[in-house]
Amino acid sequence: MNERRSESASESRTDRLLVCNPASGSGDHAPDVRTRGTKRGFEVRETEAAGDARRFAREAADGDDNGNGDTNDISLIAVAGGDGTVNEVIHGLLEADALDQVDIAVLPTGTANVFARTLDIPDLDAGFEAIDADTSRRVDVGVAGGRPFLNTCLAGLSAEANASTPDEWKRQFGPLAYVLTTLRFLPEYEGLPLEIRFDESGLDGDAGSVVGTGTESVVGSEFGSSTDTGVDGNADATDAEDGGNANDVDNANDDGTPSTWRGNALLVLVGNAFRLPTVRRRSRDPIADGALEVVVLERGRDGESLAVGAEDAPSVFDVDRDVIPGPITRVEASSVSITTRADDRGPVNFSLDGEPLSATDLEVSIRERSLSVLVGPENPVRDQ
Ligand SMILES: Nc1ncnc2c1ncn2[C@@H]1O[C@H](COP(=O)(O)OP(=O)(O)OP(=O)(O)O)[C@@H](O)[C@H]1O
Repeated sequence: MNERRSESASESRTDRLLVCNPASGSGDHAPDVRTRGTKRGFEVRETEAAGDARRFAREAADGDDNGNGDTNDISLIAVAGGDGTVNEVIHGLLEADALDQVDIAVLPTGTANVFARTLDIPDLDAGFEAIDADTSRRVDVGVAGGRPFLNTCLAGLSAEANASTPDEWKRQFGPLAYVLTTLRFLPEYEGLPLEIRFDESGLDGDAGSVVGTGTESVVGSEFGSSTDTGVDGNADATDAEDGGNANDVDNANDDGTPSTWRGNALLVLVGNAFRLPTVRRRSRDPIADGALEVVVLERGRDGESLAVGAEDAPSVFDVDRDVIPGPITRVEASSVSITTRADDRGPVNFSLDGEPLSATDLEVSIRERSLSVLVGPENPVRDQ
């Protein structure tokens, strides 16, 4: 155990801050978090509204009590909250240009707690155990429009659903609340006319492979064919001008991977630490591989284009044909540009780890292994 971090509670500590969102998750954790945090020498600050966690982290990282901008005052920030609160804290650190100067500990008291699970920290006890064990590792930070994300940058159905999931539902149903909202939105969701450009440079050899186009299609095989995805290396942008009911993927790279996708997206998921499971390939270490995984789920097409290969397909989603998700495009990239193709150029709603962001053009990149986080022990107590 790190001696510096096992000092007694009675000692005054200025290098440990615990940011607690008392409203996250079930909303009943704050007293317990405060007691256990104080015992470990943390200064505990509770948020009162959105934006507070970001400000607390920025102020702590600025550490400017002595007026010289020195960021060494704080060495550890623990975050008691869900993915949104963790995101805010990272945002504050990014603003203070102190991403690589502070360790982050996650105390999962939110609803989904996706990032905590990725770190093998399933609950509050495990979070405090990780603090006591003091084992850290470096992870990638995604940056979208100058803002950070650890799990995902989403656009489309899930972004809309995330923003609209009532707190009451989160308290009542937990992570299922997001699924319920998504299902509620699905029937009337019309999709987003987008152009998405991928840059695969800088990735190692087996990255950048594509699933969901041509013969490699996952969903296409379920639907019998994916030959209508427009992947022919000569894709014509005008195909997608018909109301967004067709997509194109331009093959611009030597290895045949697309550099541009155009179409009407049901969902765009840019995954950093979070990756969809795959049967073909598993990322080396998604949390620190310097890569983003982009998954584009095309909105089901109506009329003749959906009919291609779909007639005999099993009804896996058991919903109206008009909203059956179409083919999936799946690419690993080092950076991504997402641009609206809507006539009015109105901004697109994105969701960064559940936090909303509106943008017409969004540049997404990754800062490899730029953040140090405390991780769960190899043999968590909960398993014994
Ligand atoms: N005191 C507060 N009262 C109400 N809302 C708050 C408060 N402090 C922070 N918030 C906001 O609460 C929102 C939700 O927080 P958070 O994402 O951490 O929890 P969650 O939604 O329950 O969990 P998850 O994102 O893991 O599903 C954030 O957008 C945050 O800005």
